[in-house]
Amino acid sequence: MATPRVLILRAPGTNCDVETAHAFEVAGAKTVSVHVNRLIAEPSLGQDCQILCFPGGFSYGDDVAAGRILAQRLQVHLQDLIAEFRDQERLVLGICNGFQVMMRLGIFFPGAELAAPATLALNNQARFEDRWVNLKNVDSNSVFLRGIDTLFLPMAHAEGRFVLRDREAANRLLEQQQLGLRYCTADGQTGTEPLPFPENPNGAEMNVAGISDPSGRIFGLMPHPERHIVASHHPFWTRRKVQPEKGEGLKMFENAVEYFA
Ligand SMILES: NC(=O)CC[C@H](N)C(=O)O
Repeated sequence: MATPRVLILRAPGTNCDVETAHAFEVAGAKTVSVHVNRLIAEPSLGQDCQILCFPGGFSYGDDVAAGRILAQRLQVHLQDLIAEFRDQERLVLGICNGFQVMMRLGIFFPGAELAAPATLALNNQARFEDRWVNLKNVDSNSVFLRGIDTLFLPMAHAEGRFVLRDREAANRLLEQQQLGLRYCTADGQTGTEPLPFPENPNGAEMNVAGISDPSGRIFGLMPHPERHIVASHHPFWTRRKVQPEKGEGLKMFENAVEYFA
């Protein structure tokens, strides 16, 4: 099996890069963690990587809007490298702040950069929310969600409310299976109407927690799969009679590695 190399892109304020690299390594990938300034000076550092990952955190202090400044820097200085990952058979993953960066980049909606069909806004309750959530795969085209039905992961963000431009945008994204990861109840129920808090922790439209591009190779989500890699990451692990072999988030990273098998 070919071992993929993952480029973990750091910026000032990133704080989930080490855990995310660890998750990829446990799944069998090789990782290289690079600061955005270094990548701008030497874009070729990304060329022998098959996976690009934007980890979570508070890049540039969430100034202007979460993810905005890093996305702007990437747009100005690293457009060609991003396009290589987007257009070739490579994978891109964004977690939380990384998802926000990708959303600002417009990478999920090719051809619609000037009128994005969706965005991420301030949580309904207008504050940072930190809790475990249930998630359901609803017809997703995402490579990262292959074989996954439900997930139990922590979320921790202030700007994660998924908002759609209009009904037409929603229909198009649904048709292309781009709105695949949804907040759900503990027994796996979800739907198009937002679930009440705390099942839907931020008021996201259609309960959307993660989306992909039309190809399914590019995926971003607000919850943190890298924080549930081993069974003892589960908040109730001491009370469970049988310990599962792995944490629920690991499968997403394993899927990425298997894609290159
Ligand atoms: N955990 C994170 O990546 C946080 C994302 C971002 N800083 C927010 O609060 O919305």
